[in-house]
Amino acid sequence: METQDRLLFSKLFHKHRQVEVTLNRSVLAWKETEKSRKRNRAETAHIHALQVCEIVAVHTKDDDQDNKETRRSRAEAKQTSQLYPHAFTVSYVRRTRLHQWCCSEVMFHSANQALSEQWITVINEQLALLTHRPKSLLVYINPYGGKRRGKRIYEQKVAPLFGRACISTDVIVTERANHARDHLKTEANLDTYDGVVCVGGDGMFSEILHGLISRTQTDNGVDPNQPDAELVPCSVHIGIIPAGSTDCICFATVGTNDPVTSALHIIVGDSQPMDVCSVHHNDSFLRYSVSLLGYGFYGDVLKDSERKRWMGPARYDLSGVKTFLSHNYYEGSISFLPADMGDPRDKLQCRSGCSVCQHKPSSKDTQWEKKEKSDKVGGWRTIRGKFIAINAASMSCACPRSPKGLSPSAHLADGTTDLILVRKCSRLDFLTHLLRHTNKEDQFDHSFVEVHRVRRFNFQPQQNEMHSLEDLTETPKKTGFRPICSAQTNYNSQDSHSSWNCDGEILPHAAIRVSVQPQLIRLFARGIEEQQQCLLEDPCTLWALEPNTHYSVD
Ligand SMILES: CCCCCCCCCCCCC/C=C/[C@@H](O)[C@H](COP(=O)(O)O)NC(=O)CCCCCCCCCCCCCCC
Ligand SMILES: Nc1ncnc2c1ncn2[C@@H]1O[C@H](COP(=O)(O)OP(=O)(O)O)[C@@H](O)[C@H]1O
Ligand SMILES: [Ca+2]
Repeated sequence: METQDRLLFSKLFHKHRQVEVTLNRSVLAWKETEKSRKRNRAETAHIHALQVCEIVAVHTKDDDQDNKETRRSRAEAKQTSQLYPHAFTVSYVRRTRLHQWCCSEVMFHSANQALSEQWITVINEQLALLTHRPKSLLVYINPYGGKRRGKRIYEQKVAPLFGRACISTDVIVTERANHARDHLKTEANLDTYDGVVCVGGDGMFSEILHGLISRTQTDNGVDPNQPDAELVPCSVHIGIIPAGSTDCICFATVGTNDPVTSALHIIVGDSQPMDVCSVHHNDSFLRYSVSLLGYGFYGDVLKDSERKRWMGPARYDLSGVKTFLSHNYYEGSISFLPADMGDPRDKLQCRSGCSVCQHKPSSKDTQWEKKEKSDKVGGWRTIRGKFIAINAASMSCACPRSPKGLSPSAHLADGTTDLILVRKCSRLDFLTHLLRHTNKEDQFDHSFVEVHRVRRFNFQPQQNEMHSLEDLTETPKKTGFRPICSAQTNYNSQDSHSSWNCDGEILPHAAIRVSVQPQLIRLFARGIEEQQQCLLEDPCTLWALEPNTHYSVD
């Protein structure tokens, strides 16, 4: 980048020091002037730079900012304000902890009002070129999700940021379950919004997902009951402000579950395509899933936890321990169509700009579809057995409980889901497997676990079977756990199967057909960033740097 690409270059004041400030189409940068450096006896000029695409807004001076400073610098601030009374503030994204963003501000002073206004105008012109940024959002808040803090989180942490970024919002605080889904399905005027924001957990996200997908299919005349129907992708982006119990969809697409970080990803208009599984029972549509479809262990945990909703997020730990102690397994048959690419154990994690997810397979041109047509059964495999858990992870399912997730190498938008089969094994073996979700060891490296990357699968439960593992051992062991769980393990005939946990909702049928719909939705997210993102260009090139001068860059 040559200096002639500059849009603006001025000497302004920042923190009572004279700085050279420069702006081109992608970077805003500033450094102390020679004069100011000599006065401060600074050896090295430090260049600060931020990307234009990560500027939240620019405003005329924010008076509050001066008040935060110390007494000594308050005097200096007063002097600067008097000498250089015209100021503007740039709010921008700053990376704090790993994957966590905050909104920072930098203020520049000038003696010249026209110059200060010119800076505001030119920065605003550059921001207006970022047309993918949302201007209008429809926000749904679940006031009862997680620790019931959704409303407060939105009002205190998110709304002020949307306000600063001049995003207009219509906010609906839900009054009942499925309020948001039904509103999206039939009432919402989606043409007036650039995105829908969900304040809540994975269950609330699921409502938004169902509302948007079914609205899109209705508008395009697609019948979602046809298991082979090619669904039409949703044009409206979804933003997630985490305020739930697991927040796995937010965590796995952003890298953290922090409301401010998510609000900033919405403001800068990030876009992350995502696969959606459609789930059918025979020829009737049941639900969509983007994270976990879990039968056996995670289905039982969820079913038990629903009765403990009053406990908040801790319900999953209690139900998790209880389900673990029950140690049930389920018999069934699972058939699946393996994907022709990637492997759940290849350790290639899906990260921001993931090359695996770049290519969107369409049902017309994919190898697997051709293969399936030329050889009807060719690609399909069937496995029968006794399973403690059958999990389909369409994304890593990373969450605070398991920061690497159920399938650490699953991809967000590759058109596949990772099918994890945990066969009947001892309690100790299963505990070791579970524990490996929380440490660096490979949770698939067990003889009783197998994992396949698939595009479709069907599950058929064995009729009448549900056992506690001890029931079938040759010499039944009495463990201290049995009495604790006996009340809950006394299943009636209806409970001889487990249930499917579909993104935190219980499915009404155990026999299901699942098909991955590639990149059906888009989130305001960018995937997990590999490391502190570097500037696209070296800000030193913004100045014609003199020889024998030392510079350091942010
Ligand atoms: C021994 C410690 C083992 C920790 C293993 C943790 C694995 C966690 C993987 C979680 C995957 C989550 C996938 C997402 C599911 C959500 O869609 C869904 C809905 O979320 P929402 O309430 O926010 O709407 N959430 C869930 O279904 C919750 C699943 C949580 C499972 C927690 C399981 C804890 C197991 C503890 C076993 C302890 C054994 C101790 C023996 C002494
Ligand atoms: N106003 C409401 N009253 C009761 N339930 C609601 C309301 N709004 C949404 N829900 C439902 O609450 C459930 C849990 O929501 P969620 O935000 O995912 O919280 P959590 O992560 O704690 O489960 C979802 O199934 C959703 O449909
Ligand atoms: Ca996937």
